[in-house]
Amino acid sequence: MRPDKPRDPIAGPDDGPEPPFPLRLNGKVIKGFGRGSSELGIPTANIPLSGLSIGGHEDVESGVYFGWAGLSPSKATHQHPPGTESKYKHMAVKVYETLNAVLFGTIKEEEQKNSWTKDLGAVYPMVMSIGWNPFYKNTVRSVEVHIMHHFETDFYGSHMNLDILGFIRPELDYVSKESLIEDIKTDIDVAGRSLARPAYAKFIKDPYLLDFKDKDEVAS
Ligand SMILES: Cc1cc2nc3c(=O)[nH]c(=O)nc-3n(C[C@H](O)[C@H](O)[C@H](O)COP(=O)(O)O)c2cc1C
Ligand SMILES: Nc1ncnc2c1ncn2[C@@H]1O[C@H](COP(=O)(O)OP(=O)(O)O)[C@@H](O)[C@H]1O
Ligand SMILES: [Mg+2]
Repeated sequence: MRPDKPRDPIAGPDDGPEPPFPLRLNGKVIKGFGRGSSELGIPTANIPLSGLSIGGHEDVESGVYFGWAGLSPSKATHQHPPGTESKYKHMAVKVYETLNAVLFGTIKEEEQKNSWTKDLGAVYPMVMSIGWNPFYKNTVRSVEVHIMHHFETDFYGSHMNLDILGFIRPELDYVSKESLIEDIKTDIDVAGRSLARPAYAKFIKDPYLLDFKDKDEVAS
């Protein structure tokens, strides 16, 4: 159960990710148990557990992590660029203000929009869970990514590349669904603040995130 004390507002050292981070992981978005959107109101894009073994990360600790997600062009390019029309707008605006300063300098808004979406896919802030979902007592371990952006459609079959930059907390059981939801919302806030720091924001430019070559699962 959740310890009865306030949560840390930010995760990881300010001067950047410490080993084993950044941790790279990728895979095709597959179906889960269908609970994320319908029961929790927080969709999670699930990828196969084999994503962990491909990266040699089978032993990665279960828990909640934050970082950046690159989504293959199939559906991602049809969406608004990050920071617009998002229900996380307050958080996204904060993240992207910092990113503008760090990455784009004086670049104009229109140029920036193109640089996000082009034919390349797009990169988004994310918070994710790796583990057994103790609240639901799953018998399989899952890897699930909540992208901090509002999408009009789902994107099953897209390929997702992840740069995991830090650990937020262990997975917990909860007394109610509401308390699980509340903690995930706090995770989203913690992830936004954590990623807005320059030493974490700069990973948005990691070419790995938009490298979908040889990913035969990429949806057309
Ligand atoms: C940021 C984040 C934190 C989570 N933390 C927990 C947790 O502490 N305990 C738990 O049982 N499930 C946790 N979950 C997993 C949810 O229970 C899971 O996303 C939900 O069951 C949806 O599963 P589905 O994709 O199979 O539909 C977390 C999910 C996210 C995105
Ligand atoms: N912001 C988002 N983050 C993650 N997935 C999203 C988001 N918006 C829409 N989706 C879609 O919703 C699906 C996840 O919903 P969810 O209810 O968790 O179902 P499942 O159990 O099949 O994973 C993802 O696979 C993706 O296609
Ligand atoms: Mg899911």
